[in-house]
Amino acid sequence: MYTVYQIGCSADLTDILIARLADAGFDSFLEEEDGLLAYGTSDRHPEWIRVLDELREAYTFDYSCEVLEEKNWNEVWESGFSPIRVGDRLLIRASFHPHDPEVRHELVIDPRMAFGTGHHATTYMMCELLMDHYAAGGAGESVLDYGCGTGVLAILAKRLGARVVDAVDIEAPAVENTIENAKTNGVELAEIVEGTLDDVPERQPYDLVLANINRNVLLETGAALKMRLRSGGTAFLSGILEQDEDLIRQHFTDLGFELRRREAREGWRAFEFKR
Ligand SMILES: C[S@@+](CC[C@H](N)C(=O)[O-])C[C@H]1O[C@@H](n2cnc3c(N)ncnc32)[C@H](O)[C@@H]1O
Repeated sequence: MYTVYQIGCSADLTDILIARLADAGFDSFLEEEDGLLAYGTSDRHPEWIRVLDELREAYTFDYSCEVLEEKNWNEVWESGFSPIRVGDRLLIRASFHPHDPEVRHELVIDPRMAFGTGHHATTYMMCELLMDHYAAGGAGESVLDYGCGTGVLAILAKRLGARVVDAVDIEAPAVENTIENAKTNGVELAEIVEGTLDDVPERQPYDLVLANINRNVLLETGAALKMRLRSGGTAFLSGILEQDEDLIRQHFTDLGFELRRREAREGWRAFEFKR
């Protein structure tokens, strides 16, 4: 069972609230004209209320909630999910959308309860960075998708030429969904791990780490992420709000990373760092 929290807020608040509520563990979001819907499992309802009430001390919004049968979930996302083009090279669509023969890369992602369809600015920028990286002949034999959600980035990396791709997510529904989406797209991921970075089996350091997570996880695990990346390897980071940009940039620079590229979209940021 899920509880859906209908949040009425101004458009400039939605990204901030999504970031803060995602940090707190809410499962998914749908943006609406006059605010957003936030979904959290009903067994944590008192916690969600506490989080929302704390946020209301800092931001102006109102909310109401209703319990949603888990079986209704698919109807919710199917009604809100249209195919998305990332530049002119990539189309991300669900299995119930028609195939587009015109586009160079097509991914089929049925997101269920996981994050990552390309609609969100962070996923969009990560896809662009990935495509540019491989198009420019960047090293990307071995890849880790850290915070894989639907697995969209792991699947895209594999499609673009990566040989070994591992994926990890702390949420069980994301891991299940990554397995499902990899199968749908006919790609084989090496390890799909439920847990944190510490749970990813040690192997040769990766050429490329993709981390579209959030500010706190990036700050807490930046040093560990560095250990998983080979010297000269590339890290793409996102899940970073515009107001956290300097903090993240400074943190990774202090860890010895070199900033190579910065992307901005709809109040969100993505970075390419070289180790
Ligand atoms: C913003 S979504 C990104 C999903 C997908 N990679 C994309 O680019 O659209 C972040 C994902 O990170 C996961 N996550 C959050 N904290 C994590 C942690 N400490 N370790 C692993 N995964 C984590 C969340 O469950 C969520 O699926």
